[in-house]
Amino acid sequence: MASSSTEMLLQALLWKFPFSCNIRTRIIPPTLLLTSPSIGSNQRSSKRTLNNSICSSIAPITSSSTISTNEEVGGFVADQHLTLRNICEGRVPDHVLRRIEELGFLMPTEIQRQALPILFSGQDCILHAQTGSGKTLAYLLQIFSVIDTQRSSVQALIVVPTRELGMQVAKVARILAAKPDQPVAEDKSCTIMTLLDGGTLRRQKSWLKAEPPTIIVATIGSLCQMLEKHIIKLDSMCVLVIDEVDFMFNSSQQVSSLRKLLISYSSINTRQTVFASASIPQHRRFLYDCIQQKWTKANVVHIHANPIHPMPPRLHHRFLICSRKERHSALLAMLQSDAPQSAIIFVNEQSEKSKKAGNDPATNIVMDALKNSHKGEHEILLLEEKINFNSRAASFSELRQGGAYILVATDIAGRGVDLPDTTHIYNFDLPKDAVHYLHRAGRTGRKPFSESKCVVTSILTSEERFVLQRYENELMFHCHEMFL
Ligand SMILES: Nc1ncnc2c1ncn2[C@@H]1O[C@H](COP(=O)(O)OP(=O)(O)OP(=O)(O)O)[C@@H](O)[C@H]1O
Repeated sequence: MASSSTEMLLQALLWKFPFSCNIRTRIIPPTLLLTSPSIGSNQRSSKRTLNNSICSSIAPITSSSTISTNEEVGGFVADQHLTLRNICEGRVPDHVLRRIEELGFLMPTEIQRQALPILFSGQDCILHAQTGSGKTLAYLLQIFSVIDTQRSSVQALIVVPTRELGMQVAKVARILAAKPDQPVAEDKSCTIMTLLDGGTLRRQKSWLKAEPPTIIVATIGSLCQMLEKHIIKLDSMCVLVIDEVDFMFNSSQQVSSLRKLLISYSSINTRQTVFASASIPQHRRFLYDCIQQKWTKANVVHIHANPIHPMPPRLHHRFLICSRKERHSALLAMLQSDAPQSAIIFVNEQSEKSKKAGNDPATNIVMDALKNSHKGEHEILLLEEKINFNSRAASFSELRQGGAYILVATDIAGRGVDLPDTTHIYNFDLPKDAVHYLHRAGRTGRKPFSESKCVVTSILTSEERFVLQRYENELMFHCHEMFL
């Protein structure tokens, strides 16, 4: 058992920290055994010690029921030494397991280790874990464990906030679904369709009418267009995933459609609902809402991996103080001395006031400065909301070609985008809150088992220092001052 003083210390930290303030959490044993439900339970409880993995569930009104992963769910629980194959065998088709092994994914990440047994049990889940911790693979493996490719119907739906994230998730799903050595006629393969904002959707309409895909990856706007016109039917949907769930609920444009999808277009009784994000502020409240609003079943499980480290610990955070006029030269000097493999420079969206004043957007100014004065070999690309979808897609696919890049981006690139070669993040403008800091910083450090250091640098004026300090307190990290 965890000593009560250690447990109290952890609870105190969790209480202080708004992203993980569930005081009804349970400590999970470091070693969970793969075993039948009837054996090993005493052994497990005797091994319960302090661990940074917390899983909680909340029941309506009383919040009295708590489930932790040491309780066997779906017939087994996961051991820390188990491979992904050990956890998934018999549930996920073998060709999918072979694909993940070919990609080099042998061991599960912490969230996968904790979540997969619960997902396989069919329970609704909230996957709450660090950026870059492999939440996508966790929910995709669950989808592959339940879909029946012989049936011609939409069986899984993944809703994402941006086109870029949708393209990325669909790409991973297609990689996993591919059956390279399978004769085409022998087995119907899994079909994956994207319904993303910015597409014409004409091609998808005819496809949907001819033969529904097995999995749809969609942004909520495009999806609802199809649902309202009755072009898609969700009667056979057995898994619904909402990725970046806090973002979706915070977006005034997306929230009402999202609520409709959760309540009117499908039912909690016929689907498994999975929410995912690295940030679920006030997650107790969110759990309560999930049950009260009937977005999930009452036994929804909140799986919170590494709650006391909301960001990957190998990120090195620093800040540079300079005047606003000096920011461009400071950025260029840093790029010169850091010589990043690849980098993302985050710039805030132009304010209405600045637009009215006729100023150039900061993204353009930074792009010009880089194009004129940066001496490295990097491809310099721009990703922001207001450029057209084709240019956005072009930037995004170029990033994935493999060469070194510097991406100048607004927060549109802050959510979910997975560019594992990014070694440096620069906040040219300070993010507007701690959640934005967390997601921007989380665009680096995305190789779960790598030890290499990644750097997040914020450029600020001396007056802004206290704002960054607030983020440090909220997210519990330390930022070092740097000098040029
Ligand atoms: N078991 C694994 N072993 C090694 N790498 C993995 C494993 N699972 C996932 N990855 C890789 O980790 C990276 C991050 O995964 P993913 O994009 O799912 O993170 P995430 O948790 O969704 O992050 P975010 O919260 O930022 O969206 C990806 O490049 C993915 O291929």
